Amino acid sequence: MAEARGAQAGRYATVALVGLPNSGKSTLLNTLVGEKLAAVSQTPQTTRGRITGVVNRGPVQLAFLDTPGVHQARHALNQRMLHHVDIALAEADLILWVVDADGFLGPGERDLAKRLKEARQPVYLILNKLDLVSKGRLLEKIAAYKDLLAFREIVPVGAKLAQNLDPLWSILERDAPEGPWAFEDDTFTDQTERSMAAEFIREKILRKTREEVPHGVAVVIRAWTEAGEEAYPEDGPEGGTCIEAEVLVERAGHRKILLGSQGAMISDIRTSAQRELRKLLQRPVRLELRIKVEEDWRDRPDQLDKLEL
Ligand SMILES: Nc1nc2c(ncn2[C@@H]2O[C@H](COP(=O)(O)OP(=O)(O)OP(=O)(O)O)[C@@H](O)[C@H]2O)c(=O)[nH]1
Repeated sequence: MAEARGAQAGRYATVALVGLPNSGKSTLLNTLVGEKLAAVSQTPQTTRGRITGVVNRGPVQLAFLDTPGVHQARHALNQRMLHHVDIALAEADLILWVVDADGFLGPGERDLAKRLKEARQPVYLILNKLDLVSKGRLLEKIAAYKDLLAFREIVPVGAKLAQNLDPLWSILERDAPEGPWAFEDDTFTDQTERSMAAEFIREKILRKTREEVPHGVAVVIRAWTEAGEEAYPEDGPEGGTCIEAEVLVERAGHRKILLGSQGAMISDIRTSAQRELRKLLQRPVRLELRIKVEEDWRDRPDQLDKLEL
C-alpha cells in the first residue's frame, strides 16, 4: 500500500483493533473494510503480520490496524495479546477493544483492561456477536465491563452480519483527529492484493497441516502477472492473474510434511488457496507454489524486510 505524498487535508485516524483471540477482530476488520483482508478462521491465532485496511468516508480517512505478532510466537498467549495492545497504544489514534458478547469476562480481559487504562487515546468497547446474545444478556455484559476503564463509547455490533455498524462509523468519523490523510485515496493497490494473497495461502497451510508445521512458515509472492502484461504465461487463464509463491519453512522435516505423500498435501493446499484467491480477486487465478527450506528465516532481517513484517 502506497504512503501518500500529496496527502489530502481533512481528518485521519489510525484505528487499532485489540482483544482476545476469537473475539472477532478479523471479521470486524473485514466487514468494515468491505474486503476479505485478514485471515478469518475458527482457530485462534491464525492472523499475523500487520494488515491495514483503509476506508475513506467523506473528509475522513480511517486506517485499520490488525496487530498480531509473529515474533512473539514462542510467548504465552496472554503476553502476545498484550504485545498487540502495546503496538496499539504506541501507534493508534483510536482503540477498539473487541469483546465476544457471548463470552465471559476472564483474567485475560482484566489484564487487557489494566494495560488499556494507560491509553492516552480514546478506547471504545465493541461488544461483538450481537446475533448470539439476548438484549438482557447484552445489558449484563455492558454492566460487567463498563467500570473496567473509562470507555469513550460502548457499541454493540455484529461483525459477521454487519449489524449496527452505522453508530460505530459515526463515532469514528466524529473522533478522528484533524490532520492530513496518510494514504492515497485509491488505497487498494496491487500490493494489498499481494499481501492478502500471501496471507490466504499461509492460512490454508496452517489449517491443513494443523500443528505439524509450526509458526516458522512464511509465504512470499515471487511473481504476479496480469493478463495482458508481457510476462503473462501463454497458458495462463484468460483475463486472469498468475501468481507464483514461495513457501519458506525452517527445516527439511517441515518441507516433507508440507509436501505430503507424493505431493498430496501441497497440491491440496494449492488447489484450495487458488479457489479462495479466485473469489477474492474475482477473476481466474493460476497459483503455483514452491517450498523452500530457509533455516532461521525469522532471525534474518533481509527476509523479514521482504515479508514486510
Ligand atoms: N455469530 C457470530 N460469530 C462471529 C461474529 N464475528 C466473528 N464471529 C466468529 O468468531 C470466530 C473468530 O473470529 P475472528 O475474526 O477470526 O476472530 P479474531 O479475534 O480475529 O481471532 P484471532 O485471529 O485468533 O485473534 C469466527 O468463527 C467468526 O466467524 C459475529 O458477529 N457473530
